[in-house]
Amino acid sequence: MPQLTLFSDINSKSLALSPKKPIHTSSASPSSSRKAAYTKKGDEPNLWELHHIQEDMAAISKKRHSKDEVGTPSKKRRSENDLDEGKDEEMKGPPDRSEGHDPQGGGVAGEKGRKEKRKNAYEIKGKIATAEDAARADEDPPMNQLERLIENGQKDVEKGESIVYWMRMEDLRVEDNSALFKASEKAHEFGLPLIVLFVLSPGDYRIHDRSNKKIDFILRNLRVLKAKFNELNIPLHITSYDKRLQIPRRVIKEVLPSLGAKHLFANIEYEVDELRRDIATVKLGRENGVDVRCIHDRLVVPPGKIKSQQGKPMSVFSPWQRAWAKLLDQQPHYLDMSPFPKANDESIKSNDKFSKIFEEEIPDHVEGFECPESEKLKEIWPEGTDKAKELLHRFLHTKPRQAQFQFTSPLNPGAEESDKESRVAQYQTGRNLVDGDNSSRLSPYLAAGVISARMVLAEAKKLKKGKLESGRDTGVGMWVQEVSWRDFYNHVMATWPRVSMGRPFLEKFADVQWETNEEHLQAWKDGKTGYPIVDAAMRACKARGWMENRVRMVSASFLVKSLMLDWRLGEKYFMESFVDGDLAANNGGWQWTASTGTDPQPFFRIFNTLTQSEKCDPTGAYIRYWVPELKNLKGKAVHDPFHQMPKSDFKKLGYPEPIVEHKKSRERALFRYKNVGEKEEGAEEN
Ligand SMILES: Cc1cc2nc3c(=O)[nH]c(=O)nc-3n(C[C@H](O)[C@H](O)[C@H](O)COP(=O)(O)OP(=O)(O)OC[C@H]3O[C@@H](n4cnc5c(N)ncnc54)[C@H](O)[C@@H]3O)c2cc1C
Repeated sequence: MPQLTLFSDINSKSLALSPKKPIHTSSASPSSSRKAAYTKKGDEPNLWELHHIQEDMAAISKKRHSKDEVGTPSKKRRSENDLDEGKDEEMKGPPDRSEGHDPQGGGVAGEKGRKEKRKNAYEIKGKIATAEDAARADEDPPMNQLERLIENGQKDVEKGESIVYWMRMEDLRVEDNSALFKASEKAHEFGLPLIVLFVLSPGDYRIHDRSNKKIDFILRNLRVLKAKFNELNIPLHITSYDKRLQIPRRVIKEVLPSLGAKHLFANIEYEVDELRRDIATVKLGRENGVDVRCIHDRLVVPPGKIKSQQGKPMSVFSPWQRAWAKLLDQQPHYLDMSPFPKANDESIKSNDKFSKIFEEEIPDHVEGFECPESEKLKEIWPEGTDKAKELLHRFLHTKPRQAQFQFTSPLNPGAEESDKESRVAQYQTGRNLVDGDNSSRLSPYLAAGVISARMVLAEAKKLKKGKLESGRDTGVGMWVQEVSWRDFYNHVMATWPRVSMGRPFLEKFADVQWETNEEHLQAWKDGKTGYPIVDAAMRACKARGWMENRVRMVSASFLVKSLMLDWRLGEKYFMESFVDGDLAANNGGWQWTASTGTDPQPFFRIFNTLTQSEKCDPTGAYIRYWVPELKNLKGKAVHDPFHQMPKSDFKKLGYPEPIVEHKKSRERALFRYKNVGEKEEGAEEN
């Protein structure tokens, strides 16, 4: 199969991808690198520099045009877009994460001068916005800006020659896909062909820490989609732009003209950068006579719909979840699914302009994201909506089995049908056990939109005679509640964009003093901490790109509260590793663990790693599988070999001693959270 670099736009020149650039370090302060980002030609600024630029551009633009942000295209808005033109000029040249990523070096990061001494903060440098920028984004979230912008749509747009649906990496399905259906309706109304566009962007994947496993999963799903669309005579056009900031311009000014399209439909993604991309796309569309429709689809209830009685956004899960369930009860239309898109007329396959798109192939890999384990991963994460539906069926209608570790297919034969004793029926207890096959394993599919949350809830409803149960009393209710966490964290991200800007939700914890022990960070990543449950989870993560929820919490808590390492290092590593990497859920999970998020639970409730281990892996099967050094141990020793075995026997295992002591590290965490900005007496300065 061809490599990605062979792909080009119809009627436009081929756009080769550049490989990952060599990595450098820099000790520039955020403000100096920010200035550099304005002036440096040839480098793409890193994530937060971009936010600064975009926000500063917006501020400049606001000053110039204090009103009429959204009105009909005018000279004013044209000049706003002129700024975009200038910005793109700045972005020419290969991408460079030089200040953002150096796995070996001693790059520095910091919100304030003294933090520049941190050693391992190199990994997240450039990803932490200033408190001021985060506050500014929270004041008028990009989600609200986009909604204001698209309120009235674009009038008097030419019909064009085709209608385009821009598929994103979060909506990889044909069924129940709002933007796809609306695009199909428009195509039918106008008697035009529908084209599906997918834009690959390695530059975007690098900046957003996408894992090679996730990109591989996306490509595998695109292959299935290509075949499905072909059956509907709908061509799937894949194109690739390394420079993510140029994507709106390329789509509006190059791809759409090459397809003769004046109407573009897309589902909204709620991350800050993606919302800003869509804002730019809508604005450019208006400048260029293109009607861009951005549609809520990803969640069951779109962000912002659920408010407190005082009309304020809610940040605590339990009351929010009750309101979510009530809303669905009262307004079940939120659960309605979009109809299947209509097929194009067969004549498209002989149309000069569009027929060749059918011949395009999906690339094997994206450069820089090669995935040597692809074949094995295919076993555990089979691609396509049909497979996701089978997984869902298994979860809802078959009994739990012994854990399906590593590369065993979750769909292999042998699952016994039973509604009464199904995995979902036993989910209340099962969800916390990692030594069995208990949860749905649907997260990669939900994260990439291979199946929609509405589709899974529709099946859950069938189990309860059409009623959506949601609450802690039954397995199904509990599971529906878990699915609602997905909505919740997206709602949090869209309402308080600070969380996707590297800032804590609770700003008061911004200055908690972190350790900078690089060996500890590496030991955690490698699964060599001497805490078997953490090591098992981290090794599973490396192999499968996935962990059960309980061990995500345990290993995350260990990094933050036991090793006292910055939660953002863990957040980044999980994103780089997971096949289901999802900013909202991942950030939500990390901030929950770090006590910096929306959770009202106080910081002093700290997981005891060993107790957690005994509870979530009572048989020890999980640890014995993933930590083969311990495969012959029984009883408590498998959870805590160092303390439960004679020292001489322990030494023979070839397994590391615990790298921290629980009691001491707990005290350290309590001190640092209680006294933000300070370190306990005798602690080393960073
Ligand atoms: C530190 C940390 C990081 C996480 N990172 C991610 C991530 O990158 N991507 C991701 O999809 N989930 C993430 N989660 C949430 C959760 O762990 C996974 O969704 C779940 O383990 C996936 O397994 P499953 O599909 O079998 O889930 P099930 O238990 O079967 O739940 C069904 C679905 O509900 C959703 N869901 C369940 N729990 C949560 C939750 N706490 N937050 C948001 N959605 C939830 C998921 O879409 C999941 O597939 C993270 C949790 C923590 C604590």
